[in-house]
Amino acid sequence: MTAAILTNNLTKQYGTLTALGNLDLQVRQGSIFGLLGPNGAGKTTLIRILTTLMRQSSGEAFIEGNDTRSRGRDIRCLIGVVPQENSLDRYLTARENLELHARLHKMDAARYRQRIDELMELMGLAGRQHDFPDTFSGGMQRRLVVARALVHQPRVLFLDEPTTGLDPQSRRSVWEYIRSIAGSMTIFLTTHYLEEAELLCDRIAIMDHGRLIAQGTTQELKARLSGDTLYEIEFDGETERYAALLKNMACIRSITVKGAVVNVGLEHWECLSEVVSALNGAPVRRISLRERTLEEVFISLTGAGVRQ
Ligand SMILES: Nc1ncnc2c1ncn2[C@@H]1O[C@H](COP(=O)(O)OP(=O)(O)OP(=O)(O)O)[C@@H](O)[C@H]1O
Repeated sequence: MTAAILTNNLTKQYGTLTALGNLDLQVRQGSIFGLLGPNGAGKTTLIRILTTLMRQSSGEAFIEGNDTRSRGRDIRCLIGVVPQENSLDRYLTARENLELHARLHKMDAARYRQRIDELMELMGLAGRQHDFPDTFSGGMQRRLVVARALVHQPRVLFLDEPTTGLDPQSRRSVWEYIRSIAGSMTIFLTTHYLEEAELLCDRIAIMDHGRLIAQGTTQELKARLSGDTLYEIEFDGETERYAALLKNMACIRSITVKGAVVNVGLEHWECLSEVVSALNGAPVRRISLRERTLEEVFISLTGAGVRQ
């Protein structure tokens, strides 16, 4: 099957700055792919090349098998783009914004009218379709931009930081709508929000300084961290004494103590039975598995935090 997005050795130089360096990427059709990276990692540069707004310095990129250098027109019919800025026409109503987009894509009126009705319904905007975008909340404007990008039924949808600047509630509603359209097309999104990537994406790539430093499913990325199996043990007293005992065990890779809670990183989950035996008779209130967060993976791979 042709990949929805494929890049080989994709490189972009701005003068002496390498914004993208030999990037190899493959995105499966019908999947939701998330590209994560700190500010300046090269995410927007990559989207601009993939959406034919900019040329690479070297290497190749294909959208559904079409070369970005020679098949720009075909690619622009195949894709929908939600840029970082909303870019709505404030002098047109919500519906007129979508109609203008449909006409630019040369859709016939009967087809686009029905399509716009469906999208307005899907994005929860049907009751406000004759209002101007300036009267909408940030979340509604964002949903309108997503609806506009979907009018011509693209096969690949690019979302550049779809929820940046939105309050938590609007962010959740945008996520819901993204999830409701998933499956019928390929979605490529960039984000600073680890939670967003974790919640929406089938696969995630982490990028820094123009290079991919890891990619896989959320679970695969989490498993890349050493000392993968983390347990939280809460004591009802004598915490220090038992922490010292655990510290000397060979199967324990890491140990941190915070109040009555001891976090232990095990060589392997099977070591848990050894730990339980060692704690025989100890005042243990609870032992629970603590999953690594994607944020910990991100920080360990990039050495940086992310703007939340
Ligand atoms: N037109 C340009 N001319 C020169 N340098 C540029 C240009 N556009 C981007 N850069 C630089 O290229 C690097 C990658 O920028 P890019 O905007 O692609 O990153 P990003 O990951 O999208 O960042 P953000 O999350 O802040 O949007 C940065 O160092 C940036 O300063």
